[in-house]
Amino acid sequence: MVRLRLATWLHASPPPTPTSTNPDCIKQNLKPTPEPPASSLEKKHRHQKYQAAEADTNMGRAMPVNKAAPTSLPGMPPSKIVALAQKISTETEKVDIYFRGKGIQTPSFDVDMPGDFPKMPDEISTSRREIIHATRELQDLMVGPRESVRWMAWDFMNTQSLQLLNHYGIANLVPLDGTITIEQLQAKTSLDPINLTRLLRHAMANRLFQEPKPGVIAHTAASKLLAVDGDLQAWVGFNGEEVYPGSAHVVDALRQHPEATSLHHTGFNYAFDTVGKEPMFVTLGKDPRRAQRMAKAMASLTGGEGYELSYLTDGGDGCDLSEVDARGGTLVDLGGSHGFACVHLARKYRNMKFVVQDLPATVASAPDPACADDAQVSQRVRFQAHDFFKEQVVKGADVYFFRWILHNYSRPYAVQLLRNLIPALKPGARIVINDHCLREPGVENPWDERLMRSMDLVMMTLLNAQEREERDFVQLFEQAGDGFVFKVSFSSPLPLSLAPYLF
Ligand SMILES: C[S@@+](CC[C@H](N)C(=O)[O-])C[C@H]1O[C@@H](n2cnc3c(N)ncnc32)[C@H](O)[C@@H]1O
Repeated sequence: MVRLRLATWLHASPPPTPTSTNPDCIKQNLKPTPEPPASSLEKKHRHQKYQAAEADTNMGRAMPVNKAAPTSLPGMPPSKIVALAQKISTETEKVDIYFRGKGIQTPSFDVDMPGDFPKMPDEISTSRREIIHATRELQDLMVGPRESVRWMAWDFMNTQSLQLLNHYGIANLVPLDGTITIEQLQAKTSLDPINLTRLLRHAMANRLFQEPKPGVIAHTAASKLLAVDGDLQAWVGFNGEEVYPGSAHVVDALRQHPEATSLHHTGFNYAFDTVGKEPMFVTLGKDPRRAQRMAKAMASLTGGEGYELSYLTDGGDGCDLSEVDARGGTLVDLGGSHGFACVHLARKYRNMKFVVQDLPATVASAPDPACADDAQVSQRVRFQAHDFFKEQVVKGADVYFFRWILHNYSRPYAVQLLRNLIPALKPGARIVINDHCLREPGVENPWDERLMRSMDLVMMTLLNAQEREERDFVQLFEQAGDGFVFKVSFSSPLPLSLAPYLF
């Protein structure tokens, strides 16, 4: 049997002591220094100390800082990596002081910790983001270019262990406030013990589940969420079982259809054998279990930070509908699902009327009344089955609203959606688009940038669709017809905001 050994500087075994015969030393071009003889007990102790320090970092506890260590050479500004480390330290202290002042527990993945950060004042949220960005950058710099690329190619393994554990419902089989042995756990699933163990141990590297004693499994705060949050389960299921297979087939789709505009020739179509037959929405719509999972996954996404409906009403002057409200005008929400956006708007605008249009099956399952706790709102929100690829049937409305719709379609389809409105438009009618809006590369903070660029690729995988920049939106309208006037675009000052566009 051959034992393979990975480069030790990337994982939690003791760092190599450079000696002239040590292969790690040769690989890393370290200058060998004579190694003092160490007893096996000393070596074991050194290893344990290293692991303890690693564990301290992992569990979010403070590690002792060597105060005496110089952070820059005299007369020279600190290097990039030291500047990042200093920023992390400064901003972390601000968050820590805030937490202590409020009596909030220091962040950790302990099973009893809440799944989300508490709502914090803007300046503390800013500190949190700074820490996230700086730690990521420092990590990247420390890992280095070659190793970054090497292991980026394995990112999908995180999806794999997550998807499989979620598929087999393992989180629900682990007690929420106790432990279970792997044998007991295995008896509850059809996974064999070896596969169950290797999946769990991979997931543990991502802080999902923990093994307090060998062979004994318990939850972390993250794995517990997979047991108690149905929408998060659906999010993992949808991404693991619909997007992930589709993603593996994008190369087939692009090789056969490099123009990448058709809803029937996507990675998803290749993965699920529906090439040239039907778009993803139709495939999922035929299977209530998959359709419901996608709906719940979307609820999980849009329930997250930055996607709050409040941005629609409190996000700036651009989406102020007071004037429409004053004359009791009408808003049509195309692809409005179960009407939650209209209900939110109707709570603020008490005179407007709302028409929520969607496919018949969605309309049939919409809540009735639309708003359980406000009859005045329910009276003004009505549902209507309407295919937005057909001519608009509500003529002369004041506002036509697309929320999370245009990004589902490549340019030919998106232009068609706008053209279908033209016969219904009265002078002065507004079209409001609420979608991601990509900015120039590097303008967005790194967290948002990665999310939005990933969302862009998800849209490509499933629907040959895309996220757009402001000029892309403008071009859609230019192609759809004359007479559209671009009025204003705005985004919320907070991250992850959706940017409504008003035409
Ligand atoms: C991504 S969801 C957006 C839902 C909602 N606007 C929101 O803000 O969450 C897309 C919606 O478009 C609907 N849809 C898909 N094809 C449609 C069509 N041809 N006509 C009308 N609605 C459609 C779907 O049923 C779904 O509710």
